[in-house]
Amino acid sequence: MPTVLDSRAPRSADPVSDADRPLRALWRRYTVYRARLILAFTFSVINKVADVMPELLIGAAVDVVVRGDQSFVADVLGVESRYAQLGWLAVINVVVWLVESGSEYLAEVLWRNLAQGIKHDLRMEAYDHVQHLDLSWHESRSSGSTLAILNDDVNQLERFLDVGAPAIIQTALNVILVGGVFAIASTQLLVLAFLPIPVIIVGSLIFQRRLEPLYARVREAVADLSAALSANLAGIATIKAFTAENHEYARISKASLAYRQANSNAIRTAAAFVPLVRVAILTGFTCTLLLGGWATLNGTLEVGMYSVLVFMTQRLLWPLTEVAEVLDLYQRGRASAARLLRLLDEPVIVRQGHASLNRPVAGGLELRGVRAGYADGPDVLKGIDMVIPGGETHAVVGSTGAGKSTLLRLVLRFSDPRSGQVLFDGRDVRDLDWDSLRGSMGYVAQDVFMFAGSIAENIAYGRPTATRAEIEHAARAAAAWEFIEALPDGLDSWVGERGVTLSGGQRQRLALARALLRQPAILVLDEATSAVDNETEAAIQQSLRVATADCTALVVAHRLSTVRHAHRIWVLDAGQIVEFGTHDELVAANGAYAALWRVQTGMLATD
Ligand SMILES: Nc1ncnc2c1ncn2[C@@H]1O[C@H](COP(=O)(O)OP(=O)(O)OP(=O)(O)O)[C@@H](O)[C@H]1O
Repeated sequence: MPTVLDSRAPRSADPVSDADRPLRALWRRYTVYRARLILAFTFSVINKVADVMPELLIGAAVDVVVRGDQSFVADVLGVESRYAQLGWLAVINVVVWLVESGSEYLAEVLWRNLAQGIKHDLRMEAYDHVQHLDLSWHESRSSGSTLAILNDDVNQLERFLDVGAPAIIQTALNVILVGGVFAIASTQLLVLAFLPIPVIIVGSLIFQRRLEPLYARVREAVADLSAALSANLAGIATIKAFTAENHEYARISKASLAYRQANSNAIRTAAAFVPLVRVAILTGFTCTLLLGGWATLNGTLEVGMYSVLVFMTQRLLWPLTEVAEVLDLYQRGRASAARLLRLLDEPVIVRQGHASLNRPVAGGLELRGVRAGYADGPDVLKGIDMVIPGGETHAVVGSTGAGKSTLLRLVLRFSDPRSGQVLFDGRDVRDLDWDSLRGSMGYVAQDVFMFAGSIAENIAYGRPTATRAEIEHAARAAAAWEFIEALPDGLDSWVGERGVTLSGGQRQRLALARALLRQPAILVLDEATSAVDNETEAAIQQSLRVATADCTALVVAHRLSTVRHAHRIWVLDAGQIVEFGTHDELVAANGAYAALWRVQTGMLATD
């Protein structure tokens, strides 16, 4: 169930520090996973302890063979026979093996499920937030860059949790456990074997600092590439029509090369780390081999312990070669988490109110002194006053760019006015909850969008519980039934991606049916019939008059014949109402509308 984010308090009191310490912020955010995280950590610890045991057992076995009844095993178990001691070691070995295998399995399952769980939750939380963000937010950025966060960044974070986090824990435990064994054996060897570690850690920190901006650049580059790709796929028809394939190929190639370059910069730095670690390991291993050997020959170190230490140095230092890879994952995971958190911290500006409308909704609309615009731009609407009584059909006409769609956006509350008020049944729309406001409206946008699904599902999108009869009724009212019936699968024909191809006019009629099926109190039509022919338009008008008999309709149309029968027509020019009245009144007034009407009827006459 999606959460109603827009009724929540802002998500982060301190977004900057969240993005600065993204992994810590995730720990604070996902408290439900803490217990599982601790459990996974515990099994990783058990696994690591069991993992270093074989080296100790080898040492103990060598000790048994060399020292017989004086061995460490004889001391602890009180068994004198070498055969019996080795037998005990074999039993312990099997138990250790079982513990190691079991804990490895459990740790792996827990870490992986944790990664999958957090990935799912984070993606859904981010998606839920994105779909509540204002329309203007969506319009101001490419869908490709948002997609890159919802897909790539979430996957990157999963990889870090899946592989990186357990590896960090294992490496840290290695150092602690092996350090413990060395500390018991010989302080001198402990110092020598651990000498390379500070070098490796300091080196890692330097590399980390260098890698951070490089990975940030990689993320930016992949977002740019993804944005360019999705924009091009959406605009493929235009690319073809303008034979811009080569130009676009070059553009995508440039973005792809920038991504490749950013990656190879990061790889070059990350790869230089391993040779550095190797030199450090060589030093530590050589010291233990040589000095430990001399100590054994001098009799200050037992043979068994010597063999333990030689194996242990390997175990201690070699996994550190993976530090670079783990850091790599850590850096990428961190950059991704920061981007996700930044997205989650994007504020929802247009939040729903808390008031509900009294039912039945009368459908009255009023705009009082409304000024509105986009971002920092000038006012697009410059003081609009309109009254639309419930049940009436009103039209807004005017030249292109006059502000008609902007006015509809305010009614649907896709954005809020800079000043003035939009009232719905006497209530400021800012006070109403979405259910009262948008739930009472049926909207057909200029660009009709069809979801992948059947025609029936698309019509019933706003009322999924509608019966087939109701869907058919709405389709008839939108003059869509005839073409639906002619399709091989009728209402069950598939539309959207890889579905039947519908003409612009057919899509508009389906969108109209979708809006009518909601039985809205207010029907908002933005050029809803611009793509149909005159005959279909007339049929739609006929049906609409019946369908909207009980509801308010607010219609934007360029073709004036569409709105001829409206109770009132508002003429908008450069963001201001310059005339209003019925069709006949406006024609008689011989103003802007009459001029427009003459042009259009003249054009029609010459058709
Ligand atoms: N998302 C947006 N961001 C910034 N400016 C916008 C945005 N949408 C519209 N505008 C600007 O607002 C003005 C009014 O646009 P609007 O779409 O409301 O006009 P319209 O009357 O509906 O035009 P048309 O008849 O062509 O659909 C135009 O100058 C347009 O450039």
